[in-house]
Amino acid sequence: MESVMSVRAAAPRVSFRAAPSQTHRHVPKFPTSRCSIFIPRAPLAYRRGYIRAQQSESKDGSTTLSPVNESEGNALKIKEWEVENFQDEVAASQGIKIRRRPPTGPPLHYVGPFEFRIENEGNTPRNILEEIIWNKDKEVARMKERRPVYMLKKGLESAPPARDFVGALKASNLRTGLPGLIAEVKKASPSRGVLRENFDPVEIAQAYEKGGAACLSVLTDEKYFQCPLLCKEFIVDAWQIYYARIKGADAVLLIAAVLPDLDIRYMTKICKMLGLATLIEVHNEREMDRVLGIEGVELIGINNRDLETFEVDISNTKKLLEGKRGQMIREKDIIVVGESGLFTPDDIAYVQESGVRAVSCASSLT
Ligand SMILES: O=P(O)(O)OC[C@@H](O)[C@@H](O)c1c[nH]c2ccccc12
Repeated sequence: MESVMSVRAAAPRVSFRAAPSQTHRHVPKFPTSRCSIFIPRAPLAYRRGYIRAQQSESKDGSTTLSPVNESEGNALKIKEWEVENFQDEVAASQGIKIRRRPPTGPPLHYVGPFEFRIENEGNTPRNILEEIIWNKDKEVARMKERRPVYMLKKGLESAPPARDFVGALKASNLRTGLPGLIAEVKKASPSRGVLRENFDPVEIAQAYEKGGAACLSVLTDEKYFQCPLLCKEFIVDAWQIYYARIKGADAVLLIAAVLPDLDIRYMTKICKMLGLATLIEVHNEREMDRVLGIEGVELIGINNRDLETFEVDISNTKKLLEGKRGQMIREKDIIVVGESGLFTPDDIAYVQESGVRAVSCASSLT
């Protein structure tokens, strides 16, 4: 693997396979005054992987690389930086405040407009969600280097077949007249710390199942159970979707506060191809409207917890299901999942009256 990455000529091919989310996409031309050149994401993925491969190799000192000459390296870094600026602008135009990675500031030899050269502030995450996403970006980059997507694809055949996540929720809702329960196996949370000492995920999952959960959700992977399984992760890259599938997930979570529309569209397509359901999570009107504008959405989660501030307010579910939005959801037969902060039967009744047909609970079950 390392040696493959180090062969310069092979780099484009390697990273094309490693980063499908950033290759086969159509990126619309976006009007921007700050970025004069338009560079699609595919070359970025290639450059990222390529530059990273070189750096890690040289640290090991184990392999000799054909070095990129300095000016070529600088040009790549400058383009990469420009594309990152551009991507942040696209996201910001959709109301997304979360930046995918820390702003790096212009590279040393950058000779562009002055405002770019002084713009290197904000290198600390602005909130907990941003911090999580920045860490996730690094973690996924490391994992992708070890196991690029083409390797994961080989594992797809031996993965247990995907179960019908949406179907299980609908069936449970019909059978009981109550929202279908997605019971979440969660050891700890950033807001509440460790929820359960002596954490045995398998035992907990089996207890949830016996207790009548329609589906399970896990904040880790590698678990196989009877109920359809939601992989609750901070997904920033399609690589994670393949990984979740080969580990036995039947559904994945996509967070609208993190992912621009194009990513959601693209990742939803990959999920369909792999037989995975997508639970698309929103927490305000703007995100809900974006998601309602995306074709083929079956499952929307309304998070009552603002992931940027941790504030929980279950009236959020009601607010987002009122009026036209609720009507559209009913017309499209979208299943809405009420997420977070649901503790009492009254809480469940309240969100059910607001229109949810499923709920996701962790804290109240532990
Ligand atoms: O522990 P609670 O309040 O019952 O919440 C469960 C679940 O909704 C929450 O864990 C969650 C909702 N959206 C997320 C996104 C990522 C991680 C976790 C979550």
